[in-house]
Amino acid sequence: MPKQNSPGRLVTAMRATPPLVHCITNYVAMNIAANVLLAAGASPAMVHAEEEAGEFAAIAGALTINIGTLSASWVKGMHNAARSAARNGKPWVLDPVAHYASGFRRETVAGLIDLNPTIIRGNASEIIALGGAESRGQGVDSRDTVEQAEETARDVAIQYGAVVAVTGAVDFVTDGANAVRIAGGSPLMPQVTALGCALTCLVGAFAAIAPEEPFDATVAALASFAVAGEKAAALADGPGSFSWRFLDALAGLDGTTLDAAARVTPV
Ligand SMILES: Nc1ncnc2c1ncn2[C@@H]1O[C@H](COP(=O)(O)OP(=O)(O)OP(=O)(O)O)[C@@H](O)[C@H]1O
Ligand SMILES: Cc1ncsc1CCO
Ligand SMILES: [Mg+2]
Repeated sequence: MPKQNSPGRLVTAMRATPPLVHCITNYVAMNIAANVLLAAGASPAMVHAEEEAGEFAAIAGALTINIGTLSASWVKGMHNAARSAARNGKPWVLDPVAHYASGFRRETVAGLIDLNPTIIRGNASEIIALGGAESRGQGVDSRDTVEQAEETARDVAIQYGAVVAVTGAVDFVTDGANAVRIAGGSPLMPQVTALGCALTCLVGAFAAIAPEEPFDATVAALASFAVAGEKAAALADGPGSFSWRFLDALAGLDGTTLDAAARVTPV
């Protein structure tokens, strides 16, 4: 029997009942994110138009919003979708890509945070900047360590009543009261564009499986990436072969394997 809070039980549940995940993500990420969800056993749908995003969020198991490639019309779609998710009791995940890089991004993230994301997932520079401090992020790439972002992550979790996940060499997840670190993955992961964006969509898939357990859902997604990333890196020659090996490793992951291989440590 898996432990009550084992990440593997959520992997098993996802493969038994594939959730529909509404992803508003960027042009760079759409393909890899959809393939990541299919590999994990979920049904992705990339739907951003303001005319339909609200309606679609109501029928999905969870919503994810990523501000990577923004426009005014997309922001309206994001607001319609987040409001609809809240109205319909669906969890939603925010990925504040490079929100420190322009006024448009800063305003957009401020507006979305007011709509109460269930989970916020970002790299270290993005989470440090969410706390109001100066980050060293360069465009969409982090230039800070996860360790430097941990205290801010706790503050942000408490301030916004959300689970906060900071990703990097060793990931950190907190809801303000509890926290874990997740080891694994590979330095090849930030060499493949939009893997973080794809992870945000996978967090949404697990949140659809366990809407009452956003902390455990987030840990299950990050642990899946850590274990699949480590496995793919063992045979990869570089970012190109890592990318397809990673999809294969994710597709081959089952609950038992994840529970045996995941390195999740309470902090
Ligand atoms: N140095 C590293 N070693 C191991 N795993 C890593 C490393 N850097 C990132 N990862 C893993 O890569 C995945 C994506 O996290 P990352 O922090 O790179 O996201 P991101 O910066 O938002 O990416 P992107 O914006 O390109 O989508 C996570 O699973 C994370 O654990
Ligand atoms: C490269 C890039 N530019 C905008 S979004 C994105 C994907 C990684 O965040
Ligand atoms: Mg990112």
